[in-house]
Amino acid sequence: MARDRDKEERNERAKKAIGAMKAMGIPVHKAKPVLKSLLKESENSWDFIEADNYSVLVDALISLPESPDASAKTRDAGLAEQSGPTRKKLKLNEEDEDEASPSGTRVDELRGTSPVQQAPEDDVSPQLQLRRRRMEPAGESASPQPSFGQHGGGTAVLPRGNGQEMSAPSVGVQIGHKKEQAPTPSSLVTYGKDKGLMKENVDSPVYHCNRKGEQANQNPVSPIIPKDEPLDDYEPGFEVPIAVMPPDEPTSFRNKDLQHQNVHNDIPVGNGSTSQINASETLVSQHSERRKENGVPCNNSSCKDDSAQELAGLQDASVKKVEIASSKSGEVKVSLTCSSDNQNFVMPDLESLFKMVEDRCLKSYRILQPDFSLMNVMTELCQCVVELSSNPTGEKEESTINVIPLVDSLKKSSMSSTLGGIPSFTSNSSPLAVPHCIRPLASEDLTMNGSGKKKNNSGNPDTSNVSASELMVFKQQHPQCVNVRPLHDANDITKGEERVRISVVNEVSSERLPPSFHYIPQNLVYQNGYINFSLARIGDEDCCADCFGDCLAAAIPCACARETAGEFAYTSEGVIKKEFLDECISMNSDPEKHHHVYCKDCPLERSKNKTRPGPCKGHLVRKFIKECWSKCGCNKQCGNRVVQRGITCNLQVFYTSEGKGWGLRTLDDLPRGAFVCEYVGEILTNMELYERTMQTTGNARHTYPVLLDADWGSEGVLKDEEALCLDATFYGNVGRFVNHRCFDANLIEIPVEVETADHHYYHLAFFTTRKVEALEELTWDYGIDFGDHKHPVKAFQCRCLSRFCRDKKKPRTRRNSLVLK
Ligand SMILES: C[S@@+](CC[C@H](N)C(=O)[O-])C[C@H]1O[C@@H](n2cnc3c(N)ncnc32)[C@H](O)[C@@H]1O
Repeated sequence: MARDRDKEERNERAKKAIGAMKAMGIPVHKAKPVLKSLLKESENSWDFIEADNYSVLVDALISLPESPDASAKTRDAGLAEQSGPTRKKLKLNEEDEDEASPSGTRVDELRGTSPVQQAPEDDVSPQLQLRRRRMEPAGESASPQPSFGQHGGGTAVLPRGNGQEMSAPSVGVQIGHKKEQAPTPSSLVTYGKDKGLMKENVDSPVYHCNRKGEQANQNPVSPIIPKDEPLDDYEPGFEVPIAVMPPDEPTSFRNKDLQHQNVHNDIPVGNGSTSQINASETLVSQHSERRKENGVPCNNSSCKDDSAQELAGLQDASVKKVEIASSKSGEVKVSLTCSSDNQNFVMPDLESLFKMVEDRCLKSYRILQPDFSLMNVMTELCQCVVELSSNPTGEKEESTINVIPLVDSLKKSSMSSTLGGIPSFTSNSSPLAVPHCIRPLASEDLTMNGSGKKKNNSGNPDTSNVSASELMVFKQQHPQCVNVRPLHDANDITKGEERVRISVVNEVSSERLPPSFHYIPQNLVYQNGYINFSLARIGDEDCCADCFGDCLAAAIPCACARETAGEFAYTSEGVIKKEFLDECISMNSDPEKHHHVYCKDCPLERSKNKTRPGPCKGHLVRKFIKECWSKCGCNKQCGNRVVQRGITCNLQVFYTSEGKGWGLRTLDDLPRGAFVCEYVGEILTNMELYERTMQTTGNARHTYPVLLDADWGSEGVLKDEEALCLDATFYGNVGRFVNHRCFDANLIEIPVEVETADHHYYHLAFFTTRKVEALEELTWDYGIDFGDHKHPVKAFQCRCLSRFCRDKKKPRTRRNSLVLK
């Protein structure tokens, strides 16, 4: 009897376990053998298997090798036809497409051939997804560009209607593309996630540990960020699969509202195509998850307390529907329907909206593309739509894509002439090569073409007529800024990253803020640069473990003064000693008189010509300052720790009146030898710099990469990953605003060793060469030889106004420490 009861209980538990797996989309035939073997291994420990919602079983299942027939099924579902990154994502859900899915409808839903099904409340798919992603090797899903294609795809396939009524208007973004294309029939794709479950998963130790572990591996001072590291697969904000429309999709699934819109939009029902995504995922869950990612503890109450402003918008808002509709002529309309409980809903202006979304994305997701913007995401979306819809076989075709903000009301308003930026690129071009500057479209840019349709100056049809939709479009407060990406805070361009605020002013022109870049207070490795800050590499000779307090006050200089010939470079007043500074200045103004080294195999020449590198032109042997650091016994206020304490003087970014663009000035009087700021940027290998430069077109770049070549000659052959430089174009600090002045610049750059004695990497710190008065512009001699007309990169026309300006006279010097674009 007892044995029968045991058996019954075992069967019951097995049924439950298999049922739970089924609910996650794992078929019985897969779950059963794994469960069996787990039972065997655990000696029938059901508690072990059932713990944490069958986490052991789930883990065992997801680590199973992928079966070939699963991919065949995916292909059947038409998913394999998608391009690379999207396809990779969809791979995550191959098992979900199995016939044993509880509803048996997931594949159908992706195909758009099945009506939406209500998934069981205890569905654990998000957890499964997180676990799967956790198992995915970093490189596998990697793609350098953040994109809908990349983030979208198959991460969310469980249908869930939330039954919420839409109470807020929609935001429309209209997309047009040049190429006339055959209409694809409409389809309906629905996805959703259980918000409760998302929260649960967010708080799950598995997820949290993973994030922590990742962070622990990164260097706290200068995290190494590979460019093609996957952009956090589990970021819910981007888990919006692009609609995949099989050609035989009947129009009956099209959303009723949209049909209505289509009629009004001249997008014919039946000829155009529509894709729709319903999402019941709440942003509260996403918010919690993002905060977790940022290392901010986020239990519900702390999240609530945190930013009332942020949460006010988040608590009730959810994405109700995403629709992509196309007309016969190929215009594509994307519409996002938000639902909110807020009765007093007022449509925000697009500028603020885009900024807020971008800020959140940048804060919360590990977006590495420096030029990330919502507009670029939209462009990416257009590109995918065009690629998928016009060419389902995946073959790339030339087609021009425009992203035009939908602000119909402006057509009627006097403000229309300033609206509408049109970044234009072909679907074959890499998003990296997309010109990111989106200029306002002036009224004179619009001309009538033969058909009476307005065309913009790039020859693309003006699709604004098509967009005159039922979607409520609200008058924008700052239409001219719709496409501008105002990343900067004029009150503090550092966004709190420095100890001092650094304001931005322009008393000269109407340009309110400098072009966008990410403010970073410390250098960051872009991708391949090799930097090793390990404590193990700091030998006794490179630190002063026995010191205490202020090393400068000690009777005998400690080991950290070794680099500067046994004498500290700093005075007790915190400025550079006269002799040391004089020598550094002399090196810059008269480099010929100073020692140069010549590499056997110069990385600079190697990057220019790999097979037949030219001879090394020589590198100046620079004087280094070495600061005390973490292995030292002294305190943070030690006089031999100046640069590492960061900016302390009051600075301001201002618009210069001499035509040099933005510049940096001091608001304080500064003594000679005072530390001002570092030149901070991305750490690139010389090869990466070269590749970047090759990709660069037009005026996209506005800062100078600076070689860290102070010690290049000390070794016979420097490896590519050790030949480093700094590029502050996309990531940088205020140092990127320091303009050039020939010879008598008031700043000088000095190499400073802080975390590592390895001179391949060091900090480049600016010190004053003389007393500088408040409001004086801070300048630096870039070392440009303006007379070198053979240089591959044309130098700017110098407006330094120095009486020693080399741009007017014969060049006296040439320094190699700078690479011109
Ligand atoms: C490192 S950035 C300095 C900040 C820059 N002015 C800006 O607006 O972002 C270097 C660029 O500034 C401009 N610049 C710097 N010094 C200059 C000078 N003496 N004369 C003319 N342009 C200068 C050049 O366009 C140069 O490419």
